[in-house]
Amino acid sequence: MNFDAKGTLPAAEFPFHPDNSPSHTPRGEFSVEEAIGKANTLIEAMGWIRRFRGKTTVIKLGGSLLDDENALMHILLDVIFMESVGMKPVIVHGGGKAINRALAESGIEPNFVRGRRVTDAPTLKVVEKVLAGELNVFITDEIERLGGRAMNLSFTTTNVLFGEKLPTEEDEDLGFVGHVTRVDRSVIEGLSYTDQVPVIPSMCEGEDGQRYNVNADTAAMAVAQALGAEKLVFLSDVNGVRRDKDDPKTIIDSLSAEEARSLIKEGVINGGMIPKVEACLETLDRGVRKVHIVDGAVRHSLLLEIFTTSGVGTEIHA
Ligand SMILES: Nc1ncnc2c1ncn2[C@@H]1O[C@H](COP(=O)(O)OP(=O)(O)O)[C@@H](O)[C@H]1O
Ligand SMILES: CC(=O)N[C@@H](CCC(=O)OP(=O)(O)O)C(=O)O
Repeated sequence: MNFDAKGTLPAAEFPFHPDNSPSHTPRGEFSVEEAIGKANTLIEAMGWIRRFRGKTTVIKLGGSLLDDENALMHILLDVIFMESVGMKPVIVHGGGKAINRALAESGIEPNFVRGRRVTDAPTLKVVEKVLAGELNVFITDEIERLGGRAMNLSFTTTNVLFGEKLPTEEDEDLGFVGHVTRVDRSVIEGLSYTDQVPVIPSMCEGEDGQRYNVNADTAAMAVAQALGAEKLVFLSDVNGVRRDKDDPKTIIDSLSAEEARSLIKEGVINGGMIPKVEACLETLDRGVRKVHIVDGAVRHSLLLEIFTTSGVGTEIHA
């Protein structure tokens, strides 16, 4: 693969054909040491691959990341790699920033309460167009363009998330904001027989057909719980939970559930980080083994998360 200085992969290049691999160079034109180094890396990865082969990892793609084409491409290459070696990646995505832009075009002011968007009927229309329509198809097409296989699971194809209006305090009405109460496991799991990565937008449908806007972190949590996932990884635009949200150096590597709760109370964790951390806490309560918040803009952060002992970003534990 020929990445340029910015790490961009030319679109015309099909990455997984062996002819495009540097190791395909005729004998005498490549360094044997370099090739041995690469073979060693593959052998090192074998233990990790065996450990996670056949196991599900739910990957939540945040809207900030979806805005960064280059970072997204590298993440999707990692996802394709995972699927190729027998792991079962499942993508759940948000798209908060794209929704904000689309709302601005329609002259609608975004309004959030503790990290969740207040969603009236016109807002819901825009949310559905952006999440279940444009972004869901875009991510699926990108995976296919990069040589992988994927299936978009939304209202226009097969919806797999069912739910109801999110219960809130009496004085607080978020409108058409929902939470997931049932996940159609069989459709998601069935895709692994055709080597397709499921791509799921953060919306759900009620029993009466009403559609709801679901915070993507909580949607990913519901999917991870329903599938009994080994791992849930939140890919965001920050390197993890920070003591000072504007200073990357203050990242907290490991956070207990109790500490996380008090950081929310103190206001150290705020905005979009609240639903993320709340989703982590609830996920741990329901038996998913590991939850990580990771910077999706760091090249291969997803693979680093899986193939290193300490992982990257912030790990939240019980
Ligand atoms: N303590 C904190 N550490 C890191 N980020 C924080 C913290 N508190 C609030 N944030 C904010 O949370 C944001 C991530 O949430 P969000 O914007 O919803 O991301 P995504 O679109 O990936 O879900 C960060 O960009 C940051 O501004
Ligand atoms: C209810 C609610 O807040 N829904 C979110 C859904 C998208 C999302 O969560 O996107 P990110 O992952 O980019 O934050 C919203 O409307 O923005």
